[in-house]
Amino acid sequence: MGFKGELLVCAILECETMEEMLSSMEKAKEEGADLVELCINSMSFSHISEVEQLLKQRTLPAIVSFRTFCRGDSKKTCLQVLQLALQLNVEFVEIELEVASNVVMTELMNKRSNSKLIVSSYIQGGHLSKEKLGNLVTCLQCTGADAIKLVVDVVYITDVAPVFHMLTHCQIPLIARAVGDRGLISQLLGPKYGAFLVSGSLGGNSIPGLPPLASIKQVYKLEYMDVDTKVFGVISNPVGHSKGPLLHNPAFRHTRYNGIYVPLLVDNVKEFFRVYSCNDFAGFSVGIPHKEAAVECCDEVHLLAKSIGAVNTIVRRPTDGKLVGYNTDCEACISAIEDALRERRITNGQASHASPIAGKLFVLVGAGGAARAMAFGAKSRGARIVIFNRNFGKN
Ligand SMILES: O=C1C[C@@](O)(C(=O)O)C[C@@H](O)[C@@H]1O
Repeated sequence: MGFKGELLVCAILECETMEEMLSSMEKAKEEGADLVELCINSMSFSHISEVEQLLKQRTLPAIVSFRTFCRGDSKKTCLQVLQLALQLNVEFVEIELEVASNVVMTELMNKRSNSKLIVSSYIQGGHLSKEKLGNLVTCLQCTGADAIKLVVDVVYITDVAPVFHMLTHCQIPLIARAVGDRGLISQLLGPKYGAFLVSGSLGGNSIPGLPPLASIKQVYKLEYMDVDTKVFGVISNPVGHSKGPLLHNPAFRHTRYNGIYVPLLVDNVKEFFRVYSCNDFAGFSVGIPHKEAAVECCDEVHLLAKSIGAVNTIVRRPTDGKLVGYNTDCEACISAIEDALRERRITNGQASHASPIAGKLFVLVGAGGAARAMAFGAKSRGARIVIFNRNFGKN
């Protein structure tokens, strides 16, 4: 198992017992993982022989990792585990940068046979500049590792951009992961920037920032992604509820369009568009609570959206990169209500071409961007409108 060719999908396994590790490995296999990361630091074992048994019984290629900060007994046990993994020729052995400089480990690294060595660094604390990350990557590369790994704790989705930059520019294979919900795109878009491996979580075992294995394989089909893949997504907060990825990704494939549609957990829309400004970020749906703020981010706004004061769709015009905002909520919602009323023959006694909403009392619960679109549409059809909202100010 190497670094070239097909994208590798890795299931991260953090289990307490050997039995759980082995059964999770089987599940990972069923869900389509190519390999597993066995986080040995998550296990409680009384003797190293238990780890030996696990490694010998593995049914998928593995990365053996042991994070020292997680455990008090750490450094000594860590060295024991990693030495063992190297002796047993486990496919990949991951060593933290601080441990890699340990004399014993350096000797072992030099004597390694079939295992590939990954030297890793875990970085806490949000925004990291390209320069800082670049220096760290240089340190990691200097260890003589076969591959390096960066796990970065991000605060905002915009903090993932330097990670993409590293993926593009790193000279040896790089595994990169941004931790937390706002880091999810590091895995979903990683292959566009050259990632050879993406990580996922097992079904029913969600880890923030990791896509479920099943969605990597069935929804996003990351194995088809390349440098030309256009990025689309739903900008929202929260975003996990959106059905957008389930709808758009199959449609892209059906029409043989090289695109991906991802959830974008955004805190500040303006900042998002400032950072992800290249033409490859081609189009966006806009959800709660950003529909009104997003108007200000557009270079041009369609007349209807301007009148409503909210956009739910933004297209980046390929010819000049300008952002053009639209509102499809208004017509979509109003015409769906009209269709339903007509189907049930609920009319207002007027001519059949008149809207069945005309003259009716239209009750809106909420006064956000989507509600604005519906109020506008209902009013334009001649309805009377009542708005219920938590505060009066927005009505
Ligand atoms: O309101 C919605 C739903 C949505 O935000 C979503 O969550 O997928 C996408 C928007 O375009 C649409 O207007």
